Amino acid sequence: MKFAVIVFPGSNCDIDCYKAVEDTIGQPVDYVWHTATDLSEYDAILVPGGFSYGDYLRCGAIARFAPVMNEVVKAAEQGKFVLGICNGFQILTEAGLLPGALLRNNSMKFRCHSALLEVVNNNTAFTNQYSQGEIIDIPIAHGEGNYFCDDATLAQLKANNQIVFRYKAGANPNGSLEDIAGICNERGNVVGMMPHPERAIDQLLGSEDGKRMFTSILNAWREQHGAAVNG
Ligand SMILES: NC(=O)CC[C@H](N)C(=O)O
Repeated sequence: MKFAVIVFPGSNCDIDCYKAVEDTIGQPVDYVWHTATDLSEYDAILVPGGFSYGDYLRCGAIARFAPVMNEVVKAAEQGKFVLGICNGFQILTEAGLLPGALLRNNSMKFRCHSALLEVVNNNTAFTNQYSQGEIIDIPIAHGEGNYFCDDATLAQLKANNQIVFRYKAGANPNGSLEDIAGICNERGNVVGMMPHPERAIDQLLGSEDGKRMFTSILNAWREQHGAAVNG
């Protein structure tokens, strides 16, 4: 299974994503520059965190127009796995691959600390190695993580089981609607989340709860391709 880590000017979690793929599942992975126009060789696309284009205008608002984003949209349409983390989540909402928007944190401050999340939907390609309702420890680091959508969109998210992660009740760090920390598209092959699983793959980092996101992706891909599942 082959992974692409997209790199924009200002990305700063690309190396962590690359290393996370190498260290957790040992699959081939490439950095792919934002000007790329062909992602056909990749099975999964990681859109990493950072400050693409300096967060000018609005986080993700400029990156969304990078040439590679046409290919990311194409990959999503083909059913490939697309994971946007933090700035990556913001870019995927700006690109229309995920509904809603990420507003400034209600504190108006950049928040950088560990966060407890509830796995709301473990029936996705990204979360199949977690238990439903499991509480996991994954760090956050953002200034615009306050998820918002209108009532009709929220009703749709709930009806289709598209809320993947919530901040643990009482521990919402940014004011996001209904404690939403991560969502998926209707088809379930695109996930966006503000917390950083790639920063939680070893106890040395404070938590290894992020590791199972990567093993989940490989597991889902192997199931799709009929190969033996051995993590
Ligand atoms: N770590 C990140 O990806 C940060 C995303 C974005 N720059 C923000 O502050 O919200």
